[in-house]
Amino acid sequence: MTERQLWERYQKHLCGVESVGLTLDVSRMNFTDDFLARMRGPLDKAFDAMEALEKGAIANPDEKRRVGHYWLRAPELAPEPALTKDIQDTVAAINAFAGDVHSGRVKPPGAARFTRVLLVGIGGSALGPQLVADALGSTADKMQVFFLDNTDPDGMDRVFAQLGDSLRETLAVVISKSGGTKETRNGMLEAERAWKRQGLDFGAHAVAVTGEGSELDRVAQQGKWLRTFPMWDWVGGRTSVLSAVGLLPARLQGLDTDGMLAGARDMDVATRVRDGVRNPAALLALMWFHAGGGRGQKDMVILPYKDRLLLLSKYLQQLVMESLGKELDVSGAVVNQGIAVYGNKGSTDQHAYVQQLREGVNNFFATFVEVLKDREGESMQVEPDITSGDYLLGFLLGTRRALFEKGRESMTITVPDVSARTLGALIALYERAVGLYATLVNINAYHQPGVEAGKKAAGVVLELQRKVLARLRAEPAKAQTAEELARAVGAPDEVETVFKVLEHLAANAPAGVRREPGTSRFETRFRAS
Ligand SMILES: O=P(O)(O)OC[C@H]1O[C@](O)(CO)[C@@H](O)[C@@H]1O
Repeated sequence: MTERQLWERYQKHLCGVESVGLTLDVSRMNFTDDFLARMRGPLDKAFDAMEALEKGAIANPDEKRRVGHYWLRAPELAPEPALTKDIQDTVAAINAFAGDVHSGRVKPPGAARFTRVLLVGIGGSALGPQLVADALGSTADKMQVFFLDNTDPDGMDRVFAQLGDSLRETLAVVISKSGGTKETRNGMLEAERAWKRQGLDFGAHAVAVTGEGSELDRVAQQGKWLRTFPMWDWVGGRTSVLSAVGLLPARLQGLDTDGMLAGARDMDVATRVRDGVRNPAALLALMWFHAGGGRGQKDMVILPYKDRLLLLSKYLQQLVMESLGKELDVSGAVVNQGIAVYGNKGSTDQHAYVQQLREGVNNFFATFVEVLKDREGESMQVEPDITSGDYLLGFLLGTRRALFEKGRESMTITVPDVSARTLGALIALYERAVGLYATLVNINAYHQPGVEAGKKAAGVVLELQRKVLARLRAEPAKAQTAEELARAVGAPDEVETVFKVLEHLAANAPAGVRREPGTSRFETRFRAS
């Protein structure tokens, strides 16, 4: 295609959402008009399913749950007045609580006010808040937010080191919808110990965001925590950033949570339009279907040319892959669906993997995110009439062209800035696109059975560890190999896991396990020390 022909294609297919100033350019995706025509029927079905979902249908059949994240920014759409009230009351409670924290009306026992937040959560209970905090944060924020989002002791120590002796003015926000996620439970216990070590009462410095009656809810009640905020079963973890999960930490940080809700609300209006080319979420879903043949045959590379959107790909990895990466479709057929997501930011990534994108295996489609506003205030000229921001755009367009010349497809989302409204709109755009695409490929986007398998397997490993430790302590003078110990605990076939557990225990002195070299690595003997 000539540049002139591409300009025509660009104009023909550019999809815009005036209310948030967003456009979606799919001109570098090599779909045909015939494809759009062929998809009209399946897309209508997706629109029907989405309308039923928003009206309160059981759209998550495997867990027999409604799917209500759209109601979070349009409470009047909730199917019952009580839900509308719950949503509105929770937003009001969040805003009031954050105001009380900022004013010092809610304060820690040992300081004039809370100045920091330590968020403890994982997956959707951390990724959304992390994206929001990073994208919208600035030195002007009312509170600094830190995250424990993994059960990595060293990772926690790094955060505690950053917090230092400011725990007395730090508010812990523990987030877990289920209230039982072990990584979050571990982070909470480690945080509690850190506060106790400084002679501080953890409960007087803690709030919870969790499901009513959950284990975490019980812990918060028993520990007389400051507050709990609700998570409802009709909001999935990966679509919870506009519930208390994301709104509470963002409001405490001092961010424009109303703007996020408004941007999402406006995008939702645009993505209800039953038109595959004028509805940006429908167009995205169609492009994903086209690129990967409805089978996820091409990876989704997320390339925002904006530092503030660095975490967008991490956020979308969960939203897209935990929603679409499913073994079975809704009929029970094995489909092994999904779309892999990766990327960081441009132009940085041009110096990392864009080489492969241009010349290597053509197993992807790129999504550029272009932000028109370069910065607050003036830019210097790095060359006559050229600024750093001009270079950023130049590299985006240059990379887009370099890929297209080699038959590599891309889309470009253009937004005016990285504001709360824009971020809310982007989040809503992808939530809707995932939901529409899921119907196109006939899967339930709203459960995550595969994660349970990993959690169960982890439980087996820890149970083995308990048995092995008991055995070693029962015979402290005896040094035994992994084989011997696996047999002794009645799990001879689990010898590899026993070996891995022993290696880890021996590497961490406090566990009280010592290794004695054997004739080979696998003949190493272990004993209680
Ligand atoms: O908020 P919870 O219940 O601790 O779950 C954390 C995350 O774990 C998952 O349940 C599984 O990965 C996610 O869907 C969720 O966001």
